Amino acid sequence: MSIRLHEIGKHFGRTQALEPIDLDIAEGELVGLLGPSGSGKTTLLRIIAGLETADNVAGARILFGERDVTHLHVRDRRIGFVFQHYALFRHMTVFDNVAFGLTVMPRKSRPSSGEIRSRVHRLLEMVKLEHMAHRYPAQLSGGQQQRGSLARALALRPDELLLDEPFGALDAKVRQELRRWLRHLHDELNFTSLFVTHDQEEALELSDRVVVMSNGRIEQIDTPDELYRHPANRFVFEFLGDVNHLEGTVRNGVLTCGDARLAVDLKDGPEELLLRPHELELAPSATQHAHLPVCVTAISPVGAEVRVELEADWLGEPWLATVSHADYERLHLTRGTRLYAVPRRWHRFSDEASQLRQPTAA
Ligand SMILES: Nc1ncnc2c1ncn2[C@@H]1O[C@H](COP(=O)(O)OP(=O)(O)OP(=O)(O)O)[C@@H](O)[C@H]1O
Repeated sequence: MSIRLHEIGKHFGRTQALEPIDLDIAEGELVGLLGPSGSGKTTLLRIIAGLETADNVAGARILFGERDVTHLHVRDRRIGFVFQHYALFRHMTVFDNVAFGLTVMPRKSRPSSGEIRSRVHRLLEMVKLEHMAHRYPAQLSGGQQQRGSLARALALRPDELLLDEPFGALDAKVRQELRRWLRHLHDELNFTSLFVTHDQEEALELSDRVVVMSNGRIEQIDTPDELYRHPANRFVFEFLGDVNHLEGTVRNGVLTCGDARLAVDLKDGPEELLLRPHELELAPSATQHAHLPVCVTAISPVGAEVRVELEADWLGEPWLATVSHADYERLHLTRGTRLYAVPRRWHRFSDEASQLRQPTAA
């Protein structure tokens, strides 16, 4: 079922938590709500769930498919949700937790106890907890508890699944596993899912589309690829990954900052350029267009790439470069190595318009 929001806003007293927003989520889509703390993600999710009411303005509408649910109680919206505050009931076994929603259904729509049992077993199989059906939540790991919460949410066969920081409290490796598992489950069962996260990597890896929010506003809605390649503004660019800043003054096509120089095809005046860590090369000497002397202050060789922290007198904050293991060895990088940063490209945001530039020769 699709989810459509029209003019949904929210005030808490005088605080505007959400500016009126429109949002269309297609049937079967997996959409991530991404933004810093306080940007309004949870408020939006709670309004869709029916746990919070939107500002009562004439045009405010929430539609699930063709069904107008704007004024429906949470119970009647028929959605599944996994919220941190709705963890598994501690005094019930995993089986009873998953069965709970079915056992409290009104008698005329409630499945028979045999049907409930087989449905719960199927769900537990799906979330790989079939051998733990008789355990209590306290006897499960955090990841197993989250899978149990998901099974409970899915028991009522919702068309929409809402998840608020579903993997928030788990360690990095378990998060990774659960992410992949949720993606597969979503594709297999084909419900429409909306999840809240403040973790960029999680949003980009898991979502068909990501809604980037800040200050109660939607900054951009796009596929992960489009967001990364074509950020709508500086906020989105900075929020989606590590960024190095180069501030200086341009004169005659050269940006100068202390003893650093970079050839740029920009007008004279003050400028700030933004550079991603993987867009920086490290070289033993300066080039014709870039003279950016730096000193290595920290190295982290864990993972597919080597993260190198760089400092210089002309830098207000350290830079981060990511280089291949081959380059790391070729350049004999250690703390204290002095060398040059050579940007492959840089970005610049002016008048809220996105610009991507390749460096120019001087
Ligand atoms: N019940 C409430 N009463 C008053 N203000 C609230 C209430 N709930 C949220 N807010 C405010 O609304 C704004 C948005 O909060 P919300 O919880 O939606 O943000 P969030 O993006 O989910 O943040 P986080 O990632 O920290 O959970 C914040 O400024 C918050 O302080």
